[in-house]
Parts: sequence; structure tokens; C-alpha cells
Amino acid sequence: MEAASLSGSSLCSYNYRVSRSIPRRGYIASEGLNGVDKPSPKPLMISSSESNTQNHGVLKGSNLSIGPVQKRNLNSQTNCAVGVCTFPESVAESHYSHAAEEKLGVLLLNLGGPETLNDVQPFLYNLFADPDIIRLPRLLRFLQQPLAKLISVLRAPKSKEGYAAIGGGSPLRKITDEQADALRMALEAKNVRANVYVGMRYWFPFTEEAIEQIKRDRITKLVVLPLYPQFSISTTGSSIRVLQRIFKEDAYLSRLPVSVILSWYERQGYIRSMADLIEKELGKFAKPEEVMIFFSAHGVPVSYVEDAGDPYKDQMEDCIYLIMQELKARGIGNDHTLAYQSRVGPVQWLKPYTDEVLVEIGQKGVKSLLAVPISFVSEHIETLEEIDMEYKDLALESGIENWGRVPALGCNSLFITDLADAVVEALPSAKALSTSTDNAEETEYDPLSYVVKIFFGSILAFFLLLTPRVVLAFRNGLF
Ligand SMILES: C=CC1=C(C)c2cc3[nH]c(cc4nc(cc5[nH]c(cc1n2)c(C)c5CCC(=O)O)C(CCC(=O)O)=C4C)c(C)c3C=C
Ligand SMILES: [Fe+2]
Repeated sequence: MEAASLSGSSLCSYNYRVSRSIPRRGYIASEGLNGVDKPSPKPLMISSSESNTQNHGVLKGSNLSIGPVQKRNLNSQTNCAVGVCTFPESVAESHYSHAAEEKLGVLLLNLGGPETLNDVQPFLYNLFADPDIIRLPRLLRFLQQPLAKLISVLRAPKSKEGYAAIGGGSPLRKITDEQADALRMALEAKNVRANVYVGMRYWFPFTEEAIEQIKRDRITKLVVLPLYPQFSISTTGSSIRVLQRIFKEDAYLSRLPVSVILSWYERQGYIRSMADLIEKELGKFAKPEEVMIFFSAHGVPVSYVEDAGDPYKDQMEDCIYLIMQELKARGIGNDHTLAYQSRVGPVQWLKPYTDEVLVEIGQKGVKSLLAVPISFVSEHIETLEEIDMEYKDLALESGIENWGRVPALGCNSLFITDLADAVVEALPSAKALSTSTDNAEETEYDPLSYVVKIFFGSILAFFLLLTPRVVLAFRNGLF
């Protein structure tokens, strides 16, 4: 465990805590489609310094630092593996800790999704305007918004088709609300009263709205729980960056004791509930032992992992190792593989790609396949449309005869109870960002420079989109 405070304003820094850890394993898939031993990954060190663009610059301009995750305690009997991100030990305890009545809040963070087809383009705009989704070099940052506008307009028709095919909108809000309710009840069953809030990154209810409600409710302690089992710069990282911005600008929030759970894929409850779902779906095949278990994770660009130090790939492989170990302990030793889906744009994404591997294994003679979406805990467009429709068709065309798909965890009771445990375990490490109000910062907004930026940025972005690589990506349907 390592705490670090960063250059620039030291309003906040985070510790990355792993309360129970296992030694790093090589990733070995049986009967090796992916069957290569992976070397031990370098220790995770995510720091953020405005001046440092090369060095693991995950959350630049923020004060987040996440120290090594690979410190693993073999002897630990506990089953919890929560990366808990708190404000530093060194800051004085906030007065909230001594408040007569503690009012606990849990903030669930998620991506959000368009609820109607009219929402699709503005939703895509919000997504592509996120500097953690399209990572431009500092000097080109002024292009972010015009690029987002152009890409969202160009991608919207394709995305709309996908959302139309799943009923005209994303189910994410409804499912996340149900998970919030279930978590509140699971906490209550443990005698922990808490308000559970939902904050989405790219659509309603936005994180900002949830925070406003938290303020109105005068919450005195907050646990932040992103609904992504594995950490990625593009998901949890991005959501935390938003929180940091909001918190450091607000006197009340900067004093509120907060604990952020960064990743939780190692938790036994999660691993067991995934193994339960897999076991159940395998049982639906005529010959369960012959089924290939096909984990399909949402991809990220390779540069996130190789240049920015995103732990996503390592955590994904570790997660799959743990699930397969759990299945093995139950006497289930099926072949398995991992591939990455949903790539967007002209850059290299994590390989192997789901569509390519499906064709490959179909041609190699695999007849039965169980698809397991692994990077998300709700049904969404990429399970309901991409996997259930596109990949299923592709698999059947490639020679696979028996297809199955594991549902997302949703409100699975073992899973929700385990999330409740994660919240309880995170409570003692809640710390305030700051005890003084003089840190509150106002961001300056200059309308003239904004208009100038948008105008010239749009022209530049337009020419950028005409480069051969980008044109080719559009032609190949990658946008
Ligand atoms: C762990 C999960 C996710 C990662 C990592 C992730 C990275 C990532 N995504 C895009 C681009 C798009 N994502 C879109 C939808 C979407 N993404 C996730 C999860 C992860 N994304 C989910 C759950 C959803 C679906 C939301 C819903 O409405 O159901 C979309 C929009 C849909 C589409 O047009 O395909 C885009 C675009 C990038 C570029 C990225 C990493 C850099
Ligand atoms: Fe995505």
C-alpha cells in the first residue's frame, strides 16, 4: 500500500488499499487459445501530475494516485479484495466523524445510457467529450469538444440502430436503480442504514445531480462504489476524476469523509456469483463438459495499458483466473478463452478481438460455446445487441452449433450482499479531502475564448477526420 500526494495543488490524494491479496498468477487458458503464460505485470502505479504526460498519466490534473496493487497477503483469511481509495491519513479528521448522528451515503457510479433514440447523439457527445475516452495530447485538448461533436453525429446512426434493436434505449438506468435499492436493503439487513445514490457519467442521472442530492440530505459519510468490477482509466478513473473536480470546488464536500472502492473483481462473492451463473448455463447444454467458456470483455485502446498504465487488462486476466479456479474447485474444468469486444475508432484495441476469435474457434471445430460478458454487471447494449445478436450470428455462421450466454449479475442476491459487505469494509477508511474551505476553487469561464475554441477547433477536427486512417475506420464501420 502506498500513499502519495501529487504535485500541483495538494487538495487530495488517494491511497490504494488492497485488504486481501493473492500473488500474481500467470494467465493460463486451458487447451490454449490464449494459452500463453503472461509475465508478471509491472506494479500498478497511477499518478497524476499535470506536468507529467508520460509517467502513468492516468488522471492528469487531478490529485489521484493509486499505489501498487500487487501487494498481496497470502495468509489473509478474509475474502475481501477491495481497492479502497481514501483521502490521505495525514489530513485531520473531519468534524463529521464526531457528528452526533451519522448519515451514511453510498454512491453507485455507472456509465449511463440513452433512454430514447433522441438521446443517442447527445449521449455519445458526452462520452467522446470525456478526455478519459478520447485521450488527446495536451496541446490538442482544445479539439476535444469539436471532435466529440463530429464523431457523435457520425456514429449516432449506427448506435441508434443498436439501441432500436434492444427496444429503443438503454436499460442501464432502470437496472442500476434496482441495484441501488437492492443494495440499500442488503445493508439494512446488516443493520447499516444508508441512502444509496446513482450517479451516471454520460447520461441522467448525472453524477453532479447525485452529489447535489447528497448535499441536500446532509450525508456525513460517503462510500463511492463504481459498478465496474475491474478498474479502467476509461470507466472508474473517469468517474473519479469527475468526483474530484466536484469535491475540490465545494467546502461541504471537501470535508465529507469519503472512501472510494476502486475495483472489486477479486471479491469472493463476485467470483462465486459469476461461477454460479456459468455453472447454471453450462447445465443447459446437452454435453456441458464440451462447452468452451468464452469470456468477452469490453476493450480499451492498447495505449491505455501500454502507455498510461491502465491495470484493466491485468485485472481482467486475474479475474478470469479466479473464476476458473472457483469452477475448477467445483469440478468444472472446461476450456476457456478471453477476447475483447466493442472497439471504436482507428486505433489498436486490446487483442484478441471477440469477432475474430469467434470465427477462429468455429473454424477449429468448437461446436458449443458459452459467452460470458465480464466487464459489466448489468445488461446493456453490448450484451443485448452485440453479443446476443451480432456475435451469436457470427458464431453460428462460423460453425458453432450450440450457443449460450451468461446473463449479467444484475440484482443477484449473493452479488448484492457481497457489495454490501464491500461497503461496510470500506467505512473505516473514509477520510475527508480537506478541513479548510480555502481550497475551494472557482473555474473561470470565458465565453469568448470558448466560442473561438469551438470555431477553430471544429475546422481543425474536420480536417483531422479526413485523414486516410480515420476515413478507413469509418468505411470499416469502426466509428
Ligand atoms: C468496463 C466497461 C467499459 C469500458 C472499459 C469502456 C470503454 C470504452 N467505451 C468506449 C465507447 C463506447 N462505449 C459505449 C457504450 C458502453 N460502454 C460500456 C462499458 C465500457 N466502456 C457500456 C456498459 C456501454 C453501454 C451503455 C448502454 O447504453 O447500454 C458506446 C455507445 C454505444 C455504441 O455506440 O456502441 C461507445 C461509443 C470507448 C471509446 C472506450 C474506451 C476508451
Ligand atoms: Fe464503452
